[in-house]
Parts: sequence; structure tokens; C-alpha cells
Amino acid sequence: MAEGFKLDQKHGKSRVRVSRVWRQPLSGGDAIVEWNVSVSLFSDCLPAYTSGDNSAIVATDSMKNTVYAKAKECSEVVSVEVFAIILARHFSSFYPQVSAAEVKIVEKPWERMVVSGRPHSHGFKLGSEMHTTEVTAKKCGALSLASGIQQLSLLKTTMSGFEEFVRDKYTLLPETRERMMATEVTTSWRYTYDHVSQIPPDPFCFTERYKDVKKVLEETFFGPPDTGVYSPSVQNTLYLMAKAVLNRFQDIASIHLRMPNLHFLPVNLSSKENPTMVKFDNDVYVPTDEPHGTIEATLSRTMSKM
Ligand SMILES: O=c1[nH]c(=O)c2[nH]c(=O)[nH]c2[nH]1
Repeated sequence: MAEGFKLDQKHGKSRVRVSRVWRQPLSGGDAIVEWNVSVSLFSDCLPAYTSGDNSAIVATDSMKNTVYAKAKECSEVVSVEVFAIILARHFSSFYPQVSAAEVKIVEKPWERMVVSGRPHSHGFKLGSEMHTTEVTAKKCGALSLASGIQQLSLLKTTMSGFEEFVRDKYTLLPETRERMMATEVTTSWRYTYDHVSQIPPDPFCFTERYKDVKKVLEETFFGPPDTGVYSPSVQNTLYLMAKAVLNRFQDIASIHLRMPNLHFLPVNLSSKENPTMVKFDNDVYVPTDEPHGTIEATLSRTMSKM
């Protein structure tokens, strides 16, 4: 309580950029990660707010330095999840006044180059979608762990439609069983582990799980290579994607998906003199990214199924 008010607060350092290289000349080449780290501490430092007394404040500058120091300490390659857990556990145990630490990291998709058909020992190129993680660790060891994907751009040229929606005096959109479907998926899934003692010992299990979840999401979005799968709406496709992930991976408790509907608008151009200059035949579109539909949902397991 502060002077009759309730104050909820946290403080931290955002967007700390760090890159870690592990030199492995004998086995598979160098490894590199590039991380954008945000740290927030929940700490007992009310006097800093109410009376300018900073004696309990961990400087955000020290948090930034800790990110580099802990990266240095990682003598073996670690996944982004494990690094976030290391940081969150450190901050929540090292400082008596810190009750919980929240660490968010976005990993840049540096991928090993293949040159002349062979993996390069120290050359990388940037991929597209990003691997994210969010960890909260409490002093008692309780933990919440989520992983995610940002900027996963997916598009299919057919097998998508939108029909039988509400029609009223504002409705112009025609019904269709033939349209493009394009989106940029942002997703985050929460693991069932809720204590540090439950974290699996395999340091790369989260990296593997990230790849597998991405694969399940993509396969569900597209369907089989030759035939695809018909999508009656972004909503239905989103639900099937989320359900496929929960059905496949028992250690995932819930998944959130945000899928903007990036419209590809049919092009029809005509004038009195030239009534069929461009007549749309599912071929020429104006790609747009705004305005766009925004469809998002979280799918969780209900207690009865657990
Ligand atoms: O898949 C869709 N869902 C919607 O909710 C919607 N709304 C809209 O105009 N087009 C679409 N498409």
C-alpha cells in the first residue's frame, strides 16, 4: 500500500540486443544466435516511487550487463528458452527484493548457409520468421514458459472461401468459394511445466518442439501438397491449426494464434470505351496489408480432458 493507493509496478530493460557465437571448428561449424532480450523485475521497491528512495532499485543498466554476462557464461550452445530461464531464475533468486522476473526474447532467424551443396562452417543468412519465448520465474521456483513464432507469412492461391456471413445494409462483400488466403501468423504456446524442476534436461528439446509446432501449423494451413484443404474462413483454419497443436503435443497447455486476413483484391478495370480492359478471372489482384481483418483466438485444454 502506498499512501492509501494500490501500486502495481515492474521495471526492467527492453530490447537488449546480444549475439553469442560458439566456436566449434571440429563439429558442424560455428554456431551463432542473435537475441533481443527484454527483462522486467517485480520487486519490493515502493519507496522509489513514493519518496525517491532508490536503495532497493536494481538499475536497469545492471540488468542489461547481466544479459551479456550470462551469455558469456553459456559455454555450451543453449536454446532461446533455456537462456530465458537462466536469466529469469537468476534475477528472481539473486536479489532478495525481487519476487519474480519476466524475460522475453525474440531470436533472429540466422540460418547456416549452404554453399555448393554443403553446409558452410561459419556463413549464415537471415531467414524470415522469428522464434520467441516468454518466461516468468518466481523466487519459489514456480515458472511459466511460453514459446512462439512471429512473422510467419503463409499464402495459398486457392482452396479458400467465405460464404453465408451476416448480410445487412452495410454489406457489399460478395460470397465466394474461390479466393486467395494470405496471413502473417503470430503465435505463442504455453507449456504445462510450472516449476523449474519440471523442465526437461535436453537443452534442445524446445528448439525441436519449435520446429515441430511450426510444421504442424503449416501442414494444417495448407493441407496435402496436391489437393490442399478447403478453408471456409480464417476462423476455421485458425481453430484447426490450434487444435492440431494441442492434439499432437501433450506438454502444451494452450496456444494463442493471431492471423490477419491480408486481402488480395480482384482487379477489374473498365471504361465506356474499353469495358473489358482488365476483367478479373482469378488472376490479377491488388495485394493489400491495410486495412486487414484480424482474427485471433486462444485454445486451451479444459480440466475434464486432463
Ligand atoms: O475468413 C474470413 N473471416 C472473416 O471474418 C471475414 N470478414 C471478411 O470481410 N472477410 C472474411 N474472411
